[in-house]
Amino acid sequence: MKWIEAASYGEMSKIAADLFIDHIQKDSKSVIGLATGGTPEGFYKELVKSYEAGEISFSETTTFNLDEYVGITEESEASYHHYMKKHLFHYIDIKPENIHLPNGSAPDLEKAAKEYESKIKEAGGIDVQLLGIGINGHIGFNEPGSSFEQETHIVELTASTREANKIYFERLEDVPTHAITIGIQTIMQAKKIVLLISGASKQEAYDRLRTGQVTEQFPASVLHLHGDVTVIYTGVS
Ligand SMILES: O=P(O)(O)OC[C@H]1O[C@](O)(CO)[C@@H](O)[C@@H]1O
Repeated sequence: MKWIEAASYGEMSKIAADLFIDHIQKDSKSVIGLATGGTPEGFYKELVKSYEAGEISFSETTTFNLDEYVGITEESEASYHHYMKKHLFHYIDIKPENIHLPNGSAPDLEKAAKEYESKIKEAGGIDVQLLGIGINGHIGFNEPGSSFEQETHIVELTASTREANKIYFERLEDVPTHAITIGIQTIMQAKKIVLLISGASKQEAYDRLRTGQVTEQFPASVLHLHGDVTVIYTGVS
């Protein structure tokens, strides 16, 4: 695992964006794994900036997002479909057919999960995967106790995750109880992984990850078993 300490949130976002930009410039057909949440907002700003400066095109790039809530529509402002349009897809030249997010509104969620996993495989797997980390160590929505062997599946969100994400909803009761997420096995099959950690609320997760102990009780710890992980962190010590 490579650890890079950034002096600020802006610097963390820029270092991470440059890694992805470099990858896409070298291989325009890259398959990129994307994350949502507060942490990568600056990262997306940097990608948009680079696109607007004419430094990069996403016209041949394919994306797969990590996760989506179950039980809210794609149009809902709290959905990750909406988040991705708002922070990235609206501004760049990516082809709509190359954008993939799990379908949390599918009538048959198990089937939707299987289909999503197949699409990733058909695309040849993920070249570079962006990750954030939950305060409880979740990656994607793989909560503590998730098996390291899982592919895309449906999860029940923990109380702490629902509490942390309630800022995106009017009331705690509105935060979905379930989500559809890429599994840890899928994440581990990505050729390269970039994990962002930002801010004091992630101190405990950062400390735990640094100890190196691998356990399903702390999902991000699985990353120690991957050969190409870069952690870019700021605001933790
Ligand atoms: O960056 P945040 O908002 O702290 O979220 C942490 C992680 O939790 C999730 O929101 C759950 O999917 C991830 O997308 C994100 O990486």
